[in-house]
Amino acid sequence: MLQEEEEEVLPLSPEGHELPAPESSSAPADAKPLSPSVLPLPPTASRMPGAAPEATPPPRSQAPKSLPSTVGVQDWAATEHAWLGRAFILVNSGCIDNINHFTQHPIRTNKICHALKATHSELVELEPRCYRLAAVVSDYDIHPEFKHNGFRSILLSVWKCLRQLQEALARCAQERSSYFFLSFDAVYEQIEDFGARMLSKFNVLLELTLELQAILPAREQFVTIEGNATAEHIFRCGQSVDVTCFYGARAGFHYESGIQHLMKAILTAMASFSDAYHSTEDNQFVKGLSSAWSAVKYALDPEVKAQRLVEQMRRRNPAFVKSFWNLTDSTLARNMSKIALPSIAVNRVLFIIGSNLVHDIPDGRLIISPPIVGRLGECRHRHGETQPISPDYASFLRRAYHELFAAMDPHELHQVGQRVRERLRRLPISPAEREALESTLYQMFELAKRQQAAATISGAPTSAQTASTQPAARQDDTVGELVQEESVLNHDVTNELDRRDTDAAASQAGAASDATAKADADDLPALVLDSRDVEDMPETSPDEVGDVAVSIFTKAHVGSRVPSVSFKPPEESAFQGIPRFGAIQVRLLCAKKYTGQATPSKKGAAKHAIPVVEDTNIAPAKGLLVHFHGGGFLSNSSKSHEVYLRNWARDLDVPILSVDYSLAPEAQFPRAAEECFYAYVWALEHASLLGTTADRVLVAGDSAGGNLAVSVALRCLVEGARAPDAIYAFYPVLNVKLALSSSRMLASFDCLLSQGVLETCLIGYVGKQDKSVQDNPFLSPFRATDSLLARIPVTYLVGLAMDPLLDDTLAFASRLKAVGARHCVSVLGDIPHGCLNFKDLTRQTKAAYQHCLSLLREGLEDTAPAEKPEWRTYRKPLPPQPTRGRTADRSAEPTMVLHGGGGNTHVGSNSIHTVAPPPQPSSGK
Ligand SMILES: CCCCCCCC/C=C\CCCCCCCC(=O)O[C@H]1CC[C@@]2(C)C(=CC[C@H]3[C@@H]4CC[C@H]([C@H](C)CCCC(C)C)[C@@]4(C)CC[C@@H]32)C1
Repeated sequence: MLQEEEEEVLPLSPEGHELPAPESSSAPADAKPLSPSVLPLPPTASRMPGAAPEATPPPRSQAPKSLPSTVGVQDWAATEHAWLGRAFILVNSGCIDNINHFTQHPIRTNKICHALKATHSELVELEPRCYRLAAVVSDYDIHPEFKHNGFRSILLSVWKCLRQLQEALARCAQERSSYFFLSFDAVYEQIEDFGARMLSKFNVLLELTLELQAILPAREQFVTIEGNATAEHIFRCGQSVDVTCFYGARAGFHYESGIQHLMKAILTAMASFSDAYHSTEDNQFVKGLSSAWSAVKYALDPEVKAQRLVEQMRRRNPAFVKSFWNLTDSTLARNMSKIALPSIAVNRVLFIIGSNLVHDIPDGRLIISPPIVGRLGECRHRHGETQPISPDYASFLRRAYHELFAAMDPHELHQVGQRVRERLRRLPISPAEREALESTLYQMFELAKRQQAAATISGAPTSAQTASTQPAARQDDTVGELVQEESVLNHDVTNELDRRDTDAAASQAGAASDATAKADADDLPALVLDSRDVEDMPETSPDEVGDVAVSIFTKAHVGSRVPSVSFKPPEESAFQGIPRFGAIQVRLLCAKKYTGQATPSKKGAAKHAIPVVEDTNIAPAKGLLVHFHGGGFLSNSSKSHEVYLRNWARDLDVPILSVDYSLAPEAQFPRAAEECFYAYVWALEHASLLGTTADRVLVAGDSAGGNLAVSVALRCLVEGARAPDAIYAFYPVLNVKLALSSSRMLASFDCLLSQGVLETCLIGYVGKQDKSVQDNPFLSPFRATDSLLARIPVTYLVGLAMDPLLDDTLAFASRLKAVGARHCVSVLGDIPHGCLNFKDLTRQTKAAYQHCLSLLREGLEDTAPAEKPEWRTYRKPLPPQPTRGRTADRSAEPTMVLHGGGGNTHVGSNSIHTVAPPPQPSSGK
């Protein structure tokens, strides 16, 4: 039984280790592999031509000394990659066969012959390079039975290219003798693209990859670029290689066919968006029209599109990347998603107003302060000058905040206000800081007052009142306030909170608080410096920086601001305001209305009134899922990720709280990480408002969100907060550093995460911060210390074989293994980064969704395998699919899941065993 299953667990090798029959029904009957011995050599093709195919930056090294200039089938047979060797033989013979034919039967144009010869010379160069790599790939597996690493993925990509080349060669062989060689142009283009052009780039990339392999110690994934001459060289070459051939008609060649169309569509959209973005046209309508026209133009001419894209990616412009990716948040996309996505009972944006959280832990209480908005150390005054912020500033602000919100009643608030003001007078700070603080305090004071008044009316306890029932917490207990927000599309949420403040004050505080308010305002004249209404304040306009800086309770989520497809470049970012506290935007998604959940106020109440707690018949859920969306830290939102969140809410039947953390580059690290942590603790403390008992709490995120999920868990360990019961990181980035890895080499032809885009995200999120920040475990969990990682809760990692970030997953899994932390890592094939966002589009992405879902279930129900030590490998069955008479595409089949054991046991390779997958409750599989 074990043996049988072991056989099932194949590494990510392509279909049957052979090039499959060409997909086209016109496949030649004689497209059988030819034996190398019967291959005639073309007259022009030497086995090792010296000429480089194109002027590309990296110098081509000589053939490896240890290798013969040709690689025979028997050489390949000794490696695990015999299938790649066979592909080379097949393509090589197809190439030679066609060359021979066209040499003997010249046709009116010899361009196809040129293409074939060029292809052949690329092939003979590429084969030994691949062979060299194939001989060492297994050194980089994180486990002998878990055959995944970036080097393997590169070889697989070569194979995918060869497969499509072979298809063209076979078609050519079949049709070349026909009088009407109708598909001549198509065949020629296919040979030219996959052969002459792509193989030549693969030659360059393989050469760079081999250089990388030479400096990468076995079993390691990363090499830091800085300070390593070879790595720097590889990196620079990677930047300058002309990769246009990967972004044109053949974009996404390494994915399954359904995904290829999608990638091409996204790239067309990106190219035309780029045109519109950089156009000087003012009229939005004309801009829209010209963009639609360029989309048509690019769809018809993929070559021009590719050039445009490569040029755009090289610019490394975070604002552009952000604007384009944020199209998913556009009104159009939102409306479309509203129609297409399943409906759920609760889908609501909430704001958590930052205040000190009191978090009960077994050893006592923990006070978690809200993240500070804006960068410490720098203050841009509204009159323009920039000056440093004194360290006293933040501590004063925190303390004042804490005191004001702990006040029990208007009288006490009044007294606290005076005390704070007195302290401020004595504080040795600059006039600009003083001015900002005074204004900030004024707003805090106003808010605290409204909170008290609103609580008096609604009967809900204020933070201070809550505290009064718990004397021990009296000092610090201020409950983060929850503000319900609209569900109206295209509602600008930026000023939601401010409006809510005004509305709530007007409608709820009413006359009862008016007198107090007046008295307080009179008593605190020094705090009233800038009481201008903040409602219509643009968030990132440079001119308004001063104003933005002093408005403490505007929404913290400053990133995603492209409410409609306006094609307008965002204003230059100027979010360098004076540190302040900000409200954190979150979205609550539930399939049901659980009892005790905070729901919108009753009909007729002010729109932004404080939500009420409702009784329904549905008992609170036991679990809670706190989610962080991806988007390269620059873009996207909980809304754009509803594509799968709504399904999760239904399929998992737990409330999901998705955090709309602040986005880069306006808010750089550590803002997002801090906000996520704060929102997580807030959710624990207010679980009942979310409709859950929070018996089991999971954190999950995809991509950049996966990074934040792990970061939150690590911060829990460091701060002593209750750690989540399980962590889920789907294709995460875990080493946010300018570092090379084998899978990052895939960025050269990745449609979504090209090298330029990865660098852009890095620049956007980390910016010019001190280098030491790169080793911060909250930024790069991969860099956390052993002792910290050893305490991490069970971690589920899902990587993608063709993803440039695959090594982030593998390297982290390998560290978890080394410290004996329980984890589960799986690698899915053939689908692009961000696959959860494309979950309904293809069979493979659906399967990926199902796989992630089953892992989440395992965590929620606590059915993770308990045996220790255990490395569990099994393959998840894919859902049945119709093959429509064609060879089933099995290339994505090998999905392996590896579970790592817990405790301090070091897991050795001899403890490997295979077991059947655990029974999955109604997962639909
Ligand atoms: C040799 C290379 C060396 C490189 C060294 C650099 C190393 C740098 C290391 C770390 C830096 C940080 C890396 C950050 C990683 C980011 C991970 C990360 O978060 O990735 C996400 C990025 C956004 C995105 C791609 C995604 C998922 C879904 C995608 C969206 C689906 C549809 C969306 C279209 C725009 C819709 C168009 C609709 C319109 C109406 C036509 C689309 C494509 C937007 C983008 C997202 C995954």
